[in-house]
Amino acid sequence: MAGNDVYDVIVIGAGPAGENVAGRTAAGGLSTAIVERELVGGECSYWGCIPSKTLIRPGDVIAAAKRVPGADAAVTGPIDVQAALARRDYMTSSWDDSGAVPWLNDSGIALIRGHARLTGPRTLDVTDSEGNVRSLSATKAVVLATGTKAVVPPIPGLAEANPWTNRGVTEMKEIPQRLVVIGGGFVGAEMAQAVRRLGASEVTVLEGGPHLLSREEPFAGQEVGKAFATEGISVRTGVKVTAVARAGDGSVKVTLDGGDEVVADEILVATGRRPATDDLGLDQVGLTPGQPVSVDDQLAATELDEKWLYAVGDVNGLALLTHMGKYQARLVGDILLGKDARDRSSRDVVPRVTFTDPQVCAVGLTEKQSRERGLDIRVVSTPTGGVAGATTSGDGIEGTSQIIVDVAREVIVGATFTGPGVSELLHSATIAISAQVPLADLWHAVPSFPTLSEVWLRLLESYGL
Ligand SMILES: Cc1cc2nc3c(=O)[nH]c(=O)nc-3n(C[C@H](O)[C@H](O)[C@H](O)COP(=O)(O)OP(=O)(O)OC[C@H]3O[C@@H](n4cnc5c(N)ncnc54)[C@H](O)[C@@H]3O)c2cc1C
Ligand SMILES: NC(=O)c1ccc[n+]([C@@H]2O[C@H](COP(=O)([O-])OP(=O)(O)OC[C@H]3O[C@@H](n4cnc5c(N)ncnc54)[C@H](O)[C@@H]3O)[C@@H](O)[C@H]2O)c1
Repeated sequence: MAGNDVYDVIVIGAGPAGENVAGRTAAGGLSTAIVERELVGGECSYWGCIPSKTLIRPGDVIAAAKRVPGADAAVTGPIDVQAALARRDYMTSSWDDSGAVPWLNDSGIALIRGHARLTGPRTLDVTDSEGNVRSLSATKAVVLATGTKAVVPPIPGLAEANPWTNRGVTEMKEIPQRLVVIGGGFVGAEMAQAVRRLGASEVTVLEGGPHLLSREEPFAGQEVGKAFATEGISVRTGVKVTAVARAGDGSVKVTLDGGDEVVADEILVATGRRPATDDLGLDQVGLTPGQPVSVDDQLAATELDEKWLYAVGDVNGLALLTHMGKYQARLVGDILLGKDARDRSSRDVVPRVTFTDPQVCAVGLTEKQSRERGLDIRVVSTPTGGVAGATTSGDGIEGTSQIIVDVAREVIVGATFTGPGVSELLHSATIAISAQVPLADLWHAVPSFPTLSEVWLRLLESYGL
């Protein structure tokens, strides 16, 4: 029987993943506590998805209007930056989580504020901001949902230059005139364009790999790079940053291998994430601190013999996206309520949207990943701008729609759509891949005219249907 400090389920981390586990187990009748050391809502709500998408939106709307003859004439001035930042403040509740707490109370979930560390199987200590320690134990399970932190690579002078990570850029109070971004992945690409469109005069992205968005199809990063060039964002690929220094006047100088220098007012480091497991007591239960917690298809820690420790969301390193963490959370909730649920999507059917303009939306395997698995594939593509739905949306809509077909089974294993406003197309591909819908059946799913979804028709025709 659960007493005050004994619960059926204890969740560590109240980001989107943790909240969803707790919501499901509490709704199913298990006594549930959630431990949070910062803000209920996690990185996504305050320094990730929500503020970044809010900061991207004004520039996106203006760009969309400028593509439409007639509407473009109504765009007569710059973005009201203060209003855009105020909207960001509203969307993050000015980094105050008091609006998020009532839901926990109403759901019967105990919120325990403080930093949690495992002390042994099913037990943990929580240290609050005043140093008080409270010991808790779980009868059924502990679920880790502690997320990730930004990586700051060991480049000489970088840490001392007090760079922005995702936190600094999403919290910015004014737009820097000159921004240099290290890393051209999801965060770097999205925020470089947002800052440029909000009024920065010089934005430079320094990417170590051969193109932007290295996790996606090469054409996607190349198309975003081309669009960036036309709107005055400088992208340098294949570069190595050797030193960073902040001068007395506040400016930052970045030195590249070969001697080139970039000078800016702010520097954003967007070179990936590391799991928040370094100070979580993993060593107390036989796991390695600082590493992602490896999990099986029921999200249970693979290195433990007994199933009592689960890991959902970014912390398990499978798919660093809010919707995937929430999916895993629902599965764990069901498993703890006695159902035989299994994760079918976190490895091979992960939908992802980069909210640049053009957007890059992808699900499943890339061509390279498919070939590495030895699949016999056909890659079929069509211009996103080639359908009537694109033309009626505006002028100059470009991009690529691509599917990867497993020839033996005639099902799709990967899809990528690039172009302005294509994000809502993605779920159709997610359904096709997740449900393994044969192409012959997809042929009978008729896309409406004139919508962008007609790229599906072109793709299937190109395949030979
Ligand atoms: C700039 C940016 C933009 C993004 N945009 C998108 C997007 O558009 N779409 C998308 O799907 N994903 C996006 N992401 C990724 C998304 O933010 C993460 O996938 C998501 O936040 C992961 O959720 P989580 O619950 O696993 O972890 P988090 O959101 O990181 O939450 C973990 C929580 O655990 C708490 N915690 C950690 N350790 C402890 C401890 N020891 N004790 C107590 N509490 C602890 C933390 O304080 C935190 O509140 C973005 C990320 C960034 C950085
Ligand atoms: N729209 C979205 O859904 C969204 C948006 C932002 C972040 N996220 C999530 O957050 C995660 C982290 O994003 P991220 O952009 O930090 O990581 P990322 O892994 O997407 O990109 C990091 C980039 O930095 C480059 N890089 C690494 N070290 C470098 C160095 N020293 N110099 C130059 N380049 C270097 C890498 O080659 C890579 O292209 C993503 O994997 C994604 O899951 C999602």
